[in-house]
Amino acid sequence: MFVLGIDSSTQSTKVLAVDAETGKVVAHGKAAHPEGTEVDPWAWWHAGQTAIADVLPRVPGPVEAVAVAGQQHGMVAVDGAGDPVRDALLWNDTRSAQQAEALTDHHGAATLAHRTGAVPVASFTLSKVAWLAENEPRNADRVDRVLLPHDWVSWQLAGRPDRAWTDRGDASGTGYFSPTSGTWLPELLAEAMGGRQPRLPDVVGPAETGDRVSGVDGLDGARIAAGTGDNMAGALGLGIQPGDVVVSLGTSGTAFAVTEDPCFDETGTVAGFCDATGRHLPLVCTLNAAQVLGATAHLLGTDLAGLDELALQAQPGAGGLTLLPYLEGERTPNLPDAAGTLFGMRGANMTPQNLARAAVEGMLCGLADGIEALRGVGAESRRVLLIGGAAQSKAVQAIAPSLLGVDVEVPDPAEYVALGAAKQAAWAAAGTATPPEWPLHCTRHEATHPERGDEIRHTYHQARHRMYGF
Ligand SMILES: Nc1ncnc2c1ncn2[C@@H]1O[C@H](COP(=O)(O)OP(=O)(O)O)[C@@H](O)[C@H]1O
Ligand SMILES: O=C(CO)[C@@H](O)[C@H](O)COP(=O)(O)O
Repeated sequence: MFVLGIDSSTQSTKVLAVDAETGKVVAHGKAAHPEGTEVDPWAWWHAGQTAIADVLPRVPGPVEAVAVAGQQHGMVAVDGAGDPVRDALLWNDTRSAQQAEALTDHHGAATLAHRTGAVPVASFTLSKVAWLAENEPRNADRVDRVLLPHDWVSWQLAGRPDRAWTDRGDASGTGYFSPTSGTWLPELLAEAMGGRQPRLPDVVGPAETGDRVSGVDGLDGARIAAGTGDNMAGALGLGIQPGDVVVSLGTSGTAFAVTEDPCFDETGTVAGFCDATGRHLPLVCTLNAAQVLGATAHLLGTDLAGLDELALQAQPGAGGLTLLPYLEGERTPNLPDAAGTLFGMRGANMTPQNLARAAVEGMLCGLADGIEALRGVGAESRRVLLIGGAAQSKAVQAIAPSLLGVDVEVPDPAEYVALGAAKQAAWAAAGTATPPEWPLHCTRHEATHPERGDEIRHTYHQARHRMYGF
């Protein structure tokens, strides 16, 4: 039996065709998304259609089921005819920072953390709908339903029936869902939207089928599973268990773990999301990960391999250069209007090698803080797994263990979010109590000098304190 896993992430759609018995990938395809933090949702559907059409002819048998994982939080507001009322605002669009702050002031951080699992920041759908109501009331009046990016793509696969659906993992990133009861909090959505009450998708269970594919050549009739957020799918693809922490370095940097019980962090550092198996997924997210490396390579007139080479020629600590890498503003710490800052420049240390290393170290410092915050809510890190595009960086693989202070496992290169979606599709088709178990092979990188990592993090914290006072 073959299944498709779709990852509709920030930069692209990736599609994997997988043998459901063995977990072996038999074909893969990819199509790019437009740049920017405001995107026409149709672009994701067109990228999905392109990647699916590319993959299907190479699948050696019929596809029984498909699932979509998507970038979390994005606001896809659609009208009664099923068309977006405006471009979607993505998770990394910071214009709704003021609305997030106002919602937190109004309800109280502790109340929201316990009610919704998280203290909202600009990324959350709740802040974005509040921005829409305040700034574009005519568009807000036209909203019939609010979907997330993965719900939107699943809904297109089904031919846009009256019923749309989502799962508790992605729903838990909206800011109007209770991770404890597993139900929507429509009153929070209505209040944020000035009394308007859009329809919400049904929340289907981890192994349930949302609908069947309709109107896609070669795929019609296949089951469409619940789908989920990309981080939840990454966790499922890797099959992580309590004690494992995943660090994902894509457009976002995330650190997350699975727990049996919900987590609440009144400081807002850790978001208490749900996972894709019926458990919970405390998560810390930064806005600045792989693209910090891309931007630094560009500045140095090299490519990503060249950046790796340079960074590995420098000593730990980058000769005293420290980068606060908040190039796109930042979410954790919550500094939506921040820019990047380079500290410690001296005539002697201003070398391409040190700058390259400072970029890698600065990016990883945010994730090291994330792992520590996860420990603070009870999610231990006995093993750290590194995934996402920038996990393939040789410099990241070499520097991460000591900087994070723990041995790091790098799974063999694969699209683990799309693989998690494929696993969810296989689970829905099999109807078993637990998801299928597929083999995972990792390479271990040891933390040889964790004390050097502590020093680098200390310098990073000092730089942040000088700049932002905390
Ligand atoms: N070897 C590498 N070193 C550093 N960055 C890389 C490498 N390979 C890919 N990337 C970066 O990874 C990012 C894509 O990662 P991905 O996890 O697919 O992102 P997303 O899921 O956010 O779309 C791109 O910014 C790309 O430049
Ligand atoms: O907002 C979050 C997590 O809360 C991000 O992790 C998005 O889910 C986007 O992920 P990538 O496209 O970077 O994988």
